[in-house]
Amino acid sequence: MTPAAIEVRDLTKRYGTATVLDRIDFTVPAGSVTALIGPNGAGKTTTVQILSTLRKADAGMARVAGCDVQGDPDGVRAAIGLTGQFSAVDKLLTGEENLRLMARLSHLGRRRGAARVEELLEQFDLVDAARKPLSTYSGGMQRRLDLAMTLVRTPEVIVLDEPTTGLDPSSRRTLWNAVRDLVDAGTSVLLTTQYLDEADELADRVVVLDGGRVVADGTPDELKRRVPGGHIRLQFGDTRSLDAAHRMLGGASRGDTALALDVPLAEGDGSVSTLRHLLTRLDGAGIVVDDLTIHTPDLDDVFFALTQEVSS
Ligand SMILES: Nc1ncnc2c1ncn2[C@@H]1O[C@H](COP(=O)(O)OP(=O)(O)OP(=O)(O)O)[C@@H](O)[C@H]1O
Repeated sequence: MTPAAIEVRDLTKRYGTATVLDRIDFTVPAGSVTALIGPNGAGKTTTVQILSTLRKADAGMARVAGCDVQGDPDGVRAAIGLTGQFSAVDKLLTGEENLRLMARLSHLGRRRGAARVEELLEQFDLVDAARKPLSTYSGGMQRRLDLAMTLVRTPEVIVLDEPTTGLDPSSRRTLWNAVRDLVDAGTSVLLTTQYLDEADELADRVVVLDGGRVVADGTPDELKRRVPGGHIRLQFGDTRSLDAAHRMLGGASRGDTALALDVPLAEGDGSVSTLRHLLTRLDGAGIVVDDLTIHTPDLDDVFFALTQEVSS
């Protein structure tokens, strides 16, 4: 078995009397992307700070690339790439100069360094801006450069703390592709995000934190199967049809303005036979359905179900 990229066991952090991480456990398998999601104040940033040796835990254990964060912080720092830590890049230098500086600091050697800088400028869509000073970069360009700086030397494990917050859709895609390329090249990724579609898009595993506890951990599909929320939406042309269908299908919720009826699906049920049965019944009663869509639970449903369940 390949050793885990990140291993967290019983990790606990207190600020005064407040326990902000309460014996959390999770693993980032090598060569995979794990997303850490959770509402504001759940403890995501604290976890990332402990893993990157910027803060100390009060109890428990965390290992990054096999190195203990407490016992071997230098080993952790050598193995990890952390975005955000280069936000203090030199604003007077150009993007290219910043990258070259980083290549020199990483002892890449002149030729390899120059080639890597070219590659990164290309990959992060910064070729046109390469020779302009950073002070002229937009927020999205700075964030792309920030990630590029982290990748000058390919780290074994990379931790991305909300990498796409505030980015436009095209910059988000650029970053997502860069993350996929990284994983293909063998890097393991821990990603915190407030965008559930991002977790769904990128992550092999999702860990849901709430109030300092891990409330769920699994593949996106496993988590989606755990929550109700699937339904068939039937759309009607007039109120009469809507009324008739509503009478017939007890338990469905109606939207009068949208002339729509949501028929809940039993867990895991979105099968063709269920649909056929439903349409046959409506047809038999002479009720015309204008449109039909199937809604399967997404990570939003998971997030709300799990985090509200626990806090209520
Ligand atoms: N230095 C500190 N001193 C006291 N409390 C802190 C400190 N840093 C964080 N906290 C508290 O710890 C809890 C977890 O915060 P953390 O920033 O880790 O959450 P988060 O999940 O990253 O939230 P967000 O999505 O808002 O960034 C919060 O209740 C926060 O107020």
